[in-house]
Amino acid sequence: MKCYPVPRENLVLSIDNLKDDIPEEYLSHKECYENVIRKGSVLYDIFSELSKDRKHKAHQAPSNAYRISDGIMQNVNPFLLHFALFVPAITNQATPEQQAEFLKHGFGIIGTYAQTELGHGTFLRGLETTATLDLETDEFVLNSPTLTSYKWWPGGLGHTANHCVVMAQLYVKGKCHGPHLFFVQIRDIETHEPLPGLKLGEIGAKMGFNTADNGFLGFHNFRIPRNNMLMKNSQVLKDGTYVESKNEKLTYGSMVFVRVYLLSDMAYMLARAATISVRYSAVRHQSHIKPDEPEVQILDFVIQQHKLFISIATSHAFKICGLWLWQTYSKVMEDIGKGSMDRLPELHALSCCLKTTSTRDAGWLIEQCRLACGGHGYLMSSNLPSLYTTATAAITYEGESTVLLLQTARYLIKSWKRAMEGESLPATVSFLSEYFNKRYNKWENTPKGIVDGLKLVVAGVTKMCAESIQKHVSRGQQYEEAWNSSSVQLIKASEAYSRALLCEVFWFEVDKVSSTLSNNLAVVLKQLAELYITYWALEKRGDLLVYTTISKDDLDKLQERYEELLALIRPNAVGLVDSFDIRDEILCSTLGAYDGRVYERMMEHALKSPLNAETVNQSFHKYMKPVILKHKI
Ligand SMILES: CCCCCCCCCCCCC/C=C/C(=O)SCCNC(=O)CCNC(=O)[C@H](O)C(C)(C)COP(=O)(O)OP(=O)(O)OC[C@H]1O[C@@H](n2cnc3c(N)ncnc32)[C@H](O)[C@@H]1OP(=O)(O)O
Ligand SMILES: Cc1cc2nc3c(=O)[nH]c(=O)nc-3n(C[C@H](O)[C@H](O)[C@H](O)COP(=O)(O)OP(=O)(O)OC[C@H]3O[C@@H](n4cnc5c(N)ncnc54)[C@H](O)[C@@H]3O)c2cc1C
Repeated sequence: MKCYPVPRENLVLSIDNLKDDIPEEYLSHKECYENVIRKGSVLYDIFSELSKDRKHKAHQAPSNAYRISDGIMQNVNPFLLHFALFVPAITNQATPEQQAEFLKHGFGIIGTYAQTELGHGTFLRGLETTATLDLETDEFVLNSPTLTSYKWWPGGLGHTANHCVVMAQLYVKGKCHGPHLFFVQIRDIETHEPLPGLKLGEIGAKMGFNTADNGFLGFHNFRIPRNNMLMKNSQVLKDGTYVESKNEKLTYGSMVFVRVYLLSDMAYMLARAATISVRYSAVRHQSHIKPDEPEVQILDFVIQQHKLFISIATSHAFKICGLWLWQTYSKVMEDIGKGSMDRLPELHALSCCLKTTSTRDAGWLIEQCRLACGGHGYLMSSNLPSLYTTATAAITYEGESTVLLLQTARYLIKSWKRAMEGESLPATVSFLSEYFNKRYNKWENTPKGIVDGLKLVVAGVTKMCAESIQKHVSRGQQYEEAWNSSSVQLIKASEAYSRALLCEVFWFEVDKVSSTLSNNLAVVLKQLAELYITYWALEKRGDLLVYTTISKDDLDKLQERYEELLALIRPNAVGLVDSFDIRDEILCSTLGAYDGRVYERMMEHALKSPLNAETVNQSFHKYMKPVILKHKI
C-alpha cells in the first residue's frame, strides 16, 4: 500500500498523474468526469492516509489539505461529498457502535449525502422518500413512491459513490415520524453495479460544478437492516418502539456543519479571485491619468481600487469570522454532547445568515473581479469564470439563501419578543434589548460607531417586522400569512444582522490581536478591517440615515476616509494578495501567475486549443467552401 507522509503542496503537486495535458475546457462532459476521477482517486488515496493519521473527527476545523484538491481538480471533486457530508453525517448522527460498523471499511467506501429530491430541496418535512419498518424481517423498506420523490442533486451520486446517507420519512406501524437519516449501500463494491431495486444516474450538464457528478436515485422496495437508521438522536427498537430525539432538528445537524464551513470556503474562493485580479491590474497598463505621462497600471485608477480592495478585505473578514463561527459551532456541539441544546437555535440562526451573506458576497465580488479584468477576465484560462460558477452554487446548495435568511429572521423576531418581555438575550442579539430600552449612543464616525450604527439598523428593522406582522394579524391574517406578508422586510432584517455581525467580529478580532502583531502587519490589517466597515457604512447609508443619528456631514467624512484608505492600501495591494500564498498550480490562472508573464501565458494557453492543431479546420472544405463558391460573384 502506498504510504504518503502528510501531503505538502510540493508532494501533491509533483505527482505527474495530477497534471492535465489538455485544458479541461476542451474535454467532453464524459471526458471531464473521467479526468477528475483519475485525479480525484490519487487525492482520495492521499487524503485517506491523511485522515487516518489525523484520526478524522467530524468537527475538524477548516483544513488546507482540501484546498490542494481545489486547485488541482480546477473543477469540483466528485469525492467531495464523502468528506463534506457523508462521513460527518455518520460521525454526527450515528451511535459509536454504528460508526464503527459503517466506517469499518475506512476509506474503502465512497459516500454521498442524499437528501434533496426532484420535488423538494428546501422543505424537508415534505420529502417523499419513505423508510418503512418491516417488523418481521427487522428491516426498513425504502421506496420512491413518485417521480418527484427521486433523490436529485446529491454530489457523486450519479457514478461515483457506492454508499450514501439518505434522508427519508420514517414510518413505523403506520405512523410517520418525519425525516430521518439512513446508511445505504447503493453499488456493489467490486463491480460498482447499482444494487437491485435502485435506479441511478447523473442529472446532466449544469452552469458549473460539472465534475461533481450530481445524480439521481430511485428506490423500489429496497431493503436495509433496521440498524442502518442513524440512531444517535432517535431510535427504532426491534419491537418497533420509536424513541424520539431530544430535539428533532438534530437530524438537520450535518447541514449546519457545512454552512459553518462555507464561510472559510468563501474566504478562500475570494482570495483566489482577488489574487488573480489585483496581480493582473498591476501588470495591465491601459490609458493615461496625466495626459503627458505613459499609460498607467490600471491598479492606479481609484475606481479599480474600489472594485478590488473590498475583495481582499472581505476574504480576511470571512476567514476571521469563519474561525469565530467555527469556535461557536464546536462549543455548541460540545454542549449538545453534554445534553444542553440551549444555544442550538442561535447557532442555526448565525450559520444561516452568515452562510448566505458569505456565498452571495463571494459570488458578486468574484464577478466584480472578473469584470475588472476586461475581456481577458472572460477567458476560461483566467479561471475567474470557473471561480464564479463554483462559488455561486453555494448560494443555493446547503440551504437556499432566501430560506436560510428567513430562518434567521425567525430567530430575530423571537429574540425581539424576549427583549420586550425583559428576558436576557445571548450576546449576539443583546443589542435588541439595548434598543428596546432606548439605551444607545449618538453616531460616532469610528469603526465601533459604525458597528453600533449597523446594529441599530438591525434592531429598527426587526422592530418594524414585528409591528408589520402584528398589523397583518390584527387585520385578520393567521400568523403564518402575516409572516409571509412581511417577508420582504424580514429578509432585510436578516441581511442587516449578518452584515453587522461580519463588521463587528472582523473589527474586534483584528483589534484584539493587533497588539500581538508587528506594527506594520497590525496597521495593514486594521486598514483592511476599517475599509470593510466603512465600505458597508457607505453602502447602507440610507438605513443609517433612517435608524441612527448619522448626518450628511458624517457621511461626507466617511467617504473621504474611505478614499484615504484606498490610497493607503494601494502600495501594499500586491503584497496583500501575495500573502494569500496561493501557488500558480492552485490558482490556475493565466492572468494571476506570480511571475506576471500574463501575455505569454495567455498565448501558451490559446495554442493548446485543439482548434489550433491545424491552420484550416476540416469544416471549411466540408461546409463553408461549397457555400462560398456557390455565392461567389
Ligand atoms: C474535509 C471537509 C471538507 C468540507 C468542505 C465543505 C465545502 C462544501 C462543499 C459542499 C458541496 C455541495 C454540497 C451540497 C449539499 C446540499 O445541498 S445538502 C441539502 C441542503 N438542504 C438544505 O439545507 C435544506 C434547507 N431546509 C431546511 O433546513 C429546513 O427545511 C428548514 C428550512 C429549516 C425548515 O425546516 P422545518 O423542519 O420545516 O422547520 P420549521 O418549521 O421552519 O421550524 C424551524 C425551527 O427549527 C429550527 N431549526 C431548523 N433547522 C435547524 C437546524 N439545522 N439546526 C437546529 N435547529 C434548526 C429553527 O431554529 C426553528 O426553531 P424554533 O424557531 O425554535 O421553532
Ligand atoms: C451545485 C449543487 C450541489 C448540490 N448538492 C447537493 C447534495 O450533495 N445533496 C443534496 O441533498 N442536495 C444537494 N443540492 C440541492 C440543494 O440543497 C437544493 O437545491 C437547495 O436546498 C434548494 O432547494 P430546491 O432546489 O428544491 O429549491 P426550492 O426550495 O424549490 O427553491 C426555489 C425558490 O423557492 C423559494 N422558496 C422555497 N421555500 C421558500 C419559503 N419557505 N419562503 C420563501 N421562499 C421560498 C426559494 O427562495 C427559491 O427562490 C445541490 C444543489 C446544487 C445547486
